[in-house]
Amino acid sequence: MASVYKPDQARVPPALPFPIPPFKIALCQLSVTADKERNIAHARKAIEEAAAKGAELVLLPEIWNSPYSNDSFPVYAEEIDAGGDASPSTAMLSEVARTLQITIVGGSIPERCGDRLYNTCCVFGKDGKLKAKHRKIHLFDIDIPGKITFQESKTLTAGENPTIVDTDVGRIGIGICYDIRFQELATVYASRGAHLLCYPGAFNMTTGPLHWELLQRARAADNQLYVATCSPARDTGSGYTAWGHSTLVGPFGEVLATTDHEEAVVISEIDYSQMELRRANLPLEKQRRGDLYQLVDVQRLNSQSTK
Ligand SMILES: O=C(O)CCC(=O)C(=O)O
Repeated sequence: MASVYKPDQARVPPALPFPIPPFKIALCQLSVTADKERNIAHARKAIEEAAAKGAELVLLPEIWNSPYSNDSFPVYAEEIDAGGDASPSTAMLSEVARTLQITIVGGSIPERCGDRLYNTCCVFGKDGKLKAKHRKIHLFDIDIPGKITFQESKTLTAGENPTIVDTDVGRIGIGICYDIRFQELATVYASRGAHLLCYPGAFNMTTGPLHWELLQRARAADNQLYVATCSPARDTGSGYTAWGHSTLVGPFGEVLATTDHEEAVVISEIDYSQMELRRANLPLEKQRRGDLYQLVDVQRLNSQSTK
């Protein structure tokens, strides 16, 4: 008989899976050019700089190996699953994670799989192994006349799975840019025990000033966890002008570190005991009215009903 899904049980705040001492995170806000080889070498240098400054977790921007455009995605796309020469960008990330013994949330790159393209984030552990792959779930299709129009769905296919991964630096939920607008995804990650949400992103000059920080702080305050974002640096000469402002937000909704739009390696500390403190100060989980509204984690529901 199919088991009964009980969303409220899923929302009991989970214990940390293992004690994780405070550690440093680096947000590498990279300049991105049309030269893929240069972009890969440049990202490697920034990761090395971050590790030299003590970072144990490095986050890269959305689409850091290619210009952000529908014309470029098919040209720069790599077959991540084939590895090696088929994916020089992820081969570099794997090698540098292993050599420097750090966890890397590798921003995103255009991925080719069969005849489809995805906007994909790869997470590498300290051993250099690929721990998770997130394909952007919500494609960036917007039209604000006279301001910004973009249709990722012209070239890209949406991913089908939320991605949450246990690493040496905590349980991390992954979203890519537009994914941050969908609070249910963040709440599902929180219900599964995430400590940190990482969103590589490239907001723009219209939505960036109003929404970028607002959305990060909302996701962090609602779910009482850490949120980290990483953008490309701004290049006003390129077809897509990124907002920049890579940021780390704490579990009280507070901005812990940020930058403006230039290239930067932002270093800050994450201390998960702050999450426990904030959850004790404001016990939202215990106060939630499951009798009036409930979160449904569809993936978990489906996996329970096939047991
Ligand atoms: O949501 C936005 O305003 C920007 C999203 C975006 O740039 C993206 O998903 O690539």
